[in-house]
Formats: sequence, structure tokens, C-alpha cells
Amino acid sequence: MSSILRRSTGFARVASHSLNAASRTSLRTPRLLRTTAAAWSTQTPRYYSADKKPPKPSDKEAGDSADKPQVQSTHSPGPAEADAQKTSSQDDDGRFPLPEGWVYLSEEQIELVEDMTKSGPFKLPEQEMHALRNVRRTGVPRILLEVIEKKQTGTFGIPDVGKVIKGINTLAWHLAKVNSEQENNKSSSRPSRSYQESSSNKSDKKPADENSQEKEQPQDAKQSPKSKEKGFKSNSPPDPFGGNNPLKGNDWLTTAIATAVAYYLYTSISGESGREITWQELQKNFLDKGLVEKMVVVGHKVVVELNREATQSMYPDTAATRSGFNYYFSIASVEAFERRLEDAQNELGIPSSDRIPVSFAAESNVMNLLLAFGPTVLLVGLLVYASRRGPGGGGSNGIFGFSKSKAKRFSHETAIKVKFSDVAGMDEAKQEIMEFVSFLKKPERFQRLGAKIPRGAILAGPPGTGKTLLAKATAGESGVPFFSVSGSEFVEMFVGVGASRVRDLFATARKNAPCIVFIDEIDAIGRSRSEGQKFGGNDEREATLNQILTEMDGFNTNEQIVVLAGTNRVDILDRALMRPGRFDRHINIDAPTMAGRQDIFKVYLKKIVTNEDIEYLSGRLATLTPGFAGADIANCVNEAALIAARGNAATVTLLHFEQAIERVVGGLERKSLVLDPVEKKTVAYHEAGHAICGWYFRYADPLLKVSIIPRGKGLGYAQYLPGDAYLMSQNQLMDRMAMTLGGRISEELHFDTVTTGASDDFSKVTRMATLMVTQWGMSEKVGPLHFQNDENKIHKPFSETTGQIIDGEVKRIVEDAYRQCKDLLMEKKKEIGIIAEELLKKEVIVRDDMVRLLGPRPFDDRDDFSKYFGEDAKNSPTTPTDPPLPSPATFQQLNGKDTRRWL
Ligand SMILES: Nc1ncnc2c1ncn2[C@@H]1O[C@H](COP(=O)(O)OP(=O)(O)OP(=O)(O)O)[C@@H](O)[C@H]1O
Repeated sequence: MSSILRRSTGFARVASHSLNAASRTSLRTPRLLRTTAAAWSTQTPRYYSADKKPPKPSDKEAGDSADKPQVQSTHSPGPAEADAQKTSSQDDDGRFPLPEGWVYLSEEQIELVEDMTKSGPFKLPEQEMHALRNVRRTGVPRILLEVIEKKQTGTFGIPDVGKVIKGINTLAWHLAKVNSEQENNKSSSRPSRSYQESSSNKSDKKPADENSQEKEQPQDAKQSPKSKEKGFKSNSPPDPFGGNNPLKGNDWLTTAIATAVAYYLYTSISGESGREITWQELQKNFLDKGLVEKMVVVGHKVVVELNREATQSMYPDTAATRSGFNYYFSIASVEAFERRLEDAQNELGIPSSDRIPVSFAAESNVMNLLLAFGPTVLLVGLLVYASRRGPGGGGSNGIFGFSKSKAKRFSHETAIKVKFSDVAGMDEAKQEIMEFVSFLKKPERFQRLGAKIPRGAILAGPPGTGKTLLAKATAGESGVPFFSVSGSEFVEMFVGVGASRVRDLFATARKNAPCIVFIDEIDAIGRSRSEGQKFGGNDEREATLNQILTEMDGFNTNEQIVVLAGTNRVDILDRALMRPGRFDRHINIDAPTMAGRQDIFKVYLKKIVTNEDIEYLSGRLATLTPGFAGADIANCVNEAALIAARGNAATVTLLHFEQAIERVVGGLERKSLVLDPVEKKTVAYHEAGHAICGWYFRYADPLLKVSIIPRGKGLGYAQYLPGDAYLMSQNQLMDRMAMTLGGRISEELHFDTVTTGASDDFSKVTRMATLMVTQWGMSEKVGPLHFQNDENKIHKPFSETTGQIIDGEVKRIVEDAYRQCKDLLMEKKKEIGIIAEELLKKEVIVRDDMVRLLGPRPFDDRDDFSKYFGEDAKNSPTTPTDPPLPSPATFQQLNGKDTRRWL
């Protein structure tokens, strides 16, 4: 009886073997295959324990044997035995009744099955081959017959491998059932020997009473404890998987598993992969023996097709006899291969009519498919990847999220903590913008009287003057969400993206109303359309601008959305953007005044550790920093704190602040730059020339310091404090120009030759003179005309004749300044020498040195200057009692920046 079950083991092992074979041949899905194989091979032995003598729980051996695979019987029942073993349900030929959907196989088909199981992936161990004979009597599921027929007709394919597995599964299941029936019969017909019983002498020699005892045992007792546990009845088919059949009742699972392994099985059955051999092996084993029928060159491989019948007779056990299996070898070039083959055939004396045919085939279909569709698949893959790159997959960073606005959202609770008190200076701008705050906070106050609140405001001004800060403060004060986006973030290379981002931004704003939208650097998209057309226009930018115009028009008056925009170039913005109903308010935020700077200094001085008198300090620093924007001031204060920290100072002092300002304006001190004595003397006399001009010209700005320590790009500098002048007279301009030329004229007066050091001075003088002639109406010949300079220098805004007059006038003004300066310096040649020698000695001289050497300046100084730097000023690093100090930067002779806004 147990032998039938063992036959099912045989089938199970076919599957397991096949699966294992597949797992060996494929590196791709070993886990799936191993798992599946395990389901077949580890569960089946447990089932066999059910038909053994029931193991007693105390009987360790019996228990062990239940977990081990059974020793297979090699006994094949003879016809007489078969008769003896025949049960009542068997027909005359000993065949069992067929379940529905089952069929008996013909002898020829059984032979085919035997052939299949002799070699190849379904090969069975020799001792299990006898199990197949029982298939004659049990029949097989029809599905297996179909597969066998396909095998007969040569139409066996990938899907059929799955059918083989399913068929085997069903067969194993059925065999288990038959076995169970036989077990019942056996228990009723003892002591007659069952053909299924093991042929071991041990079982044959069992005493009759022992057998009878067994017979008398109740049926239930014959079941293993495990079978009992699972509630198996002896008349119901035992579960060959111990109740764990992974395929039972799971046809879809069967199909899935079968399909998954089918491909791998197919490749091993069909021998698609073949095996690589060397040329020598080919020659020795096949070529010399005349077994090669044909060779097919596929790329750099040659597939050897053997005469299968001849090969089988010579090498019966080789895989080469399997249909579809082919050996192959690699070649470097087709020519070399053909030559080698020809030589080999010549050596063998094969006549030309019998030569091995060589054909050429394209690479495998898979390769062709890969080549054909690979790039497309790769591209699609990349697109999908790019689309998921953004946070949350497909976010605004993803490629398909490019139409989403990139506006950052700040809310009252999160980032926007800025209040109007944090924005120093710009009182008028704050006043203007506060109206928006009241509108957002108490809209009814305005609506009650039928007033329409302005839709938006443009904050225009130089960089770093606090436009963004003011917008944030507006949001902070009104406690509404704040969406901040830069104009450049709307611009993409794809046409239409900008417009859709604008749509998205405004849609988000509407959802979050009341709120503030701030578009920084709006000139990136809001540039005048007529300007753009000069250079061919930019459709994308215009489409974006149009969308902004449309969206701002689309607000209804009750929608509490305020749009603020920041720009440094209000002059180039499109007029449609600036008209009432869109950006109604134009708020100019200029560089802060003296008072504004002082306020800003106070805001930032509060945040650092200093023992200085904040009122005095902020005033002095504000005087030292004309033209500084809020951002520059914030940077200076921070720089001072860094300098103090570098020197391990306990607090930040005035000295640190002045060093910081000098560094910001003049650049880093270049200690490594050592001038030779002649150069140093030239620099000293050059700077002394500037200093003397500043001291003796009435309208010159007050002199603060002269230095010949290289700093930034310059070799020396004279520092003046121009103050916040908003208007300049012609006299002031002439004095300033003359003072600027003082360096060169001093060189002329004291040396045989002049140097290149005055180049920057000439540039400034020329620019000033040109402005005087072309824009400030300070030339009688040109008259009160204004010629706007064309930034692109494409065409001059005046005629050729006017151009010549302008050139003549500019030259005349510079020459006047030159003469004025030369007259003074010739007169003060001795004083220049005194200052220059002092400079060579001390490298830096300050205002008090000048007073000591030249006497008091013959003209009164400005009030603010006197307050912080005059006689009554507190001791400061710029007084002579202090060690020489690289002091604050110049605003004129220093090559660094000229902070006068009109220059
Ligand atoms: N009035 C001010 N009060 C206090 N801090 C200021 C003021 N103006 C500027 N700042 C400082 O300068 C920094 C830069 O200012 P902000 O970004 O507002 O300048 P902006 O005018 O928008 O510049 P840009 O035109 O380059 O965008 C601010 O973060 C702040 O620290």
C-alpha cells in the first residue's frame, strides 16, 4: 500500500527535481523556486507517516521515521501478485475506476512518459521508475494526457509546463486516495500480502498474530496521531500535504505558481540556454565523429546543431540528445571561425558537397526587443522616476509638478514673527502699508463706506533696503498667511509653465484668503512688453505677465487678498501692471537717511553684547555709513561681532565696529602686499595731494583719514564723509572733481614721471563731467538738455554735432577742475611734502594729525561731522591718541564704492 504513495513521492520528486533544476539554472528567482520546492518535498514525508504503523508518542524511533523520507521499495508486483492484491473496485486488468476527468494512457503514451523520465528535467531515480507502471492502472488526469499528446506532436510550449505541474499535483492527490482505499482493503483481507508492502524480509517475517492484531485494531488507531489531530477519517483521502497543501482549493495559486516556474522549467526543458563548449571539445567529441549537422552563427556565438539520433547512440546520457538543447561556443570574428572550420574539415577530408552548412541568424528576439524598445522603456522609466522625485511623489519638485507654484507659505504660527517694530526707518512706507493691515484685519471699516481697498503695492528701491522685510512685517502684523515667491521662479524653459504657476499661486491664495502674496523681483516677469520686443520678445514671460494681469483683475473687491511686489527696477515694469486696480500703490523704499540708519543700527545693536552708549554709537556709525542699506548695516554689525569674537573680546567695542565698516567698504587689508620704497613714496604723495585738496577746498567733503596701507584693490586711500547730500551745487562738483585729480597733479609736481595710479580718478571725473553736461544742464554750450544714456550703447541719444559739443564741454570742465587743483597744489607744495612724509612714517594719519601739521581747516565742518568727529567728540579710534588703525573706508579716493547715490 505504501508503494502507491511512494509513487506519488516519485511524482512529487519530479516536480521538486524540476523545480530544483530550475532553481539551479536560473539565478533570478531562487527564493520562489526554493519555497515552492520546499512545499512539495518537505510536506510529503509527513503524509507518508499516516500509512505507516501508527507511531506511539513514546516511540521515538517511530516518530523519527515519520519525519524521514521512506525507503523506497524496489519490488515490482508480478501478475500473480497483482491478482492477489486486486481489490473489489479494480477491473479485470487490475485498473482502478477512473475519477471524472481522468483517462488511461496508451502503451505508447506510457512509453513516452517513461522516455521523458529517463533523462532530462523530469528524470526519475532508477528505483522509482517502477512507480510509473501503476499509472497504467490508476490513469492520469486529462490535463497530463493533453501535455503528453502535445509532446508527441512537438507542440509542447511554456504554458504546458504549468499544466504538467498541475497534473502531477492532481495525480499525487488521487494516488493518495487510492492508497487510502487500499489500506482499508488491506486491513480487511490480511494476512494476504499486499503488493504495495515493502519487500523487506523484516515485514515478511512478521508473525501472523502480529498481523492479526493489526487487523483487529480499530481503523482510527491506524492513523498517525497527526492524522488524528487533523481529523482524517480512514475512508476519506488523506491529505498528502498533511493538511498543508498549498495548492488545495487555490486554483489561482496553482496557476500563479505554475506560471511563475513555467518559464524557468521551459528554459531547462527546451534547453534554450544550452551549454558552452570550447572549440577543442567540439572538434574532439562531435566534429571528428561526424555528429555536427549544422552551425548557426548568432552574433559572436555559434550554435552547434547535432544529429540527435547519432549523438544519442554515441552518448546516450548527454543532454545534447534532448530536443532543443544545443551546445555553443564563442568566436572572435566570423572570418576566423570560418577559416578554422574549413581547416578542420580539410583535415578530416570531408568533400565539399558534405561540408557542414553554416547559417547566420539574428540575435535572439529578446535582444531585438530590448534594442527596439529599450530606449523607449528607459525614457519612460526616467520620466516616471522624475515625476516621483518630488516629495510625496509627484510634488511640485517632480517633473509633472512643474505647473505648481513654488511659493513658500509662512503662517502666523510658524515663520512670520516679524513686526513693524523690527523694520527701522522708512516710516512713510510703513504708514502706507499699514492700511493693508487694517484692511485685512477689519475689512468692514472700509467696505462700510464703499471704499475699495488697493489690490496691491509695489515696493521699489535699491537692493537690501528692506522691501521683503516690510512685506513680511505686514503679514506678521495682520496675522494672515503669507505666500512668498520670486519672479524668477515663474520662469521655466517650457512655454505656459509660468502662466500655470501664476494660476496655481492665485488659486492657493483664494483658498487661504485673507492672505498676502509677495512676489519678489517682479521685474523678472513684469518687464515692459514693448521693451522686450526690441530684442525679439519672450513669449513665455509675456504669457506669465498677462496671467498676472488677468488674475489681479479677477479679484472681486471683497476678496481679502493683498498682492505685494518687490523690485529694484521699477522703471522697466510694464505700465499695465502699475495701473490702478492692479498694483495701485507705489511705495518707494530708498537707502535710509542718517536718522534711518541710526534706527537700523539700534535694532541690530540690541542683539549683540556691547557696553558702548547705544545712542552715541549708533549716531557715529550712521555718520560713517552714508549710502548704506539696511542689509549693509545688519552685515556690518554682525561683522563687528565676528571681529570681536575672533579677538576673544568680552564685548563688541567702537573699534570693532569701525574695523567692520572699513572692511565692508574698502575690502580686506592686504598685509601680504609689500610695495617697494619708490612705489610707496608715490602712493604717499598721491594720497597727500588728495588730502591737501580736501583740506583747502571750501566745498570738499570733510576729511577723516588718509592711509597708504593697501586694502581691497587700492594701494592707498583718503577717506571723506560726504554726508547725506541730496543736492549738489556746481561749486561742490567742481571742488570734488579738482580734489579727485589731486593725486595725479601731486605726482606731476613731485616726480619726473607720472604713474597709472590715477586711472580710477579719471574715470570718476569724466563721469561727473559728462553728467554735468548731458543731464544736469551745467554747460552753457549744450544748454538745459537731458540726454538719457542708452545702457546698451547701441545708439547715442543726440546728433553727431551735439556729440562733438558734449565731448568738448566735458573736456573743458575736466580741464577747469585740473587747473583749479594744480593752482592749489602748486601753492601748497610744501604742505603736500609734510603730509606725505608723515604718511610714510605712520602709514595712516587722521584728522587730528592734519590739524596738528597744517593748523585748523579754514572752513566750518557740517554739524553731524563736528558732533561725532570734531573737537568735542568722544575719544575714538580715529583720534591720534589711538594706535594707527586701518580705519573706515573712503567714499571717494578709495577705489571701493562711492556711496553717493547720484554718482
Ligand atoms: N529697515 C530695515 N530695518 C531692519 N532691517 C533691515 C531693514 N532693511 C533691511 N534690513 C535687513 O536687511 C535684510 C535684507 O532686507 P530685504 O530682503 O528686505 O531687502 P530687499 O529690499 O527685499 O532686497 P532685494 O531688493 O535685494 O530683494 C533684512 O533681512 C534685514 O535684516
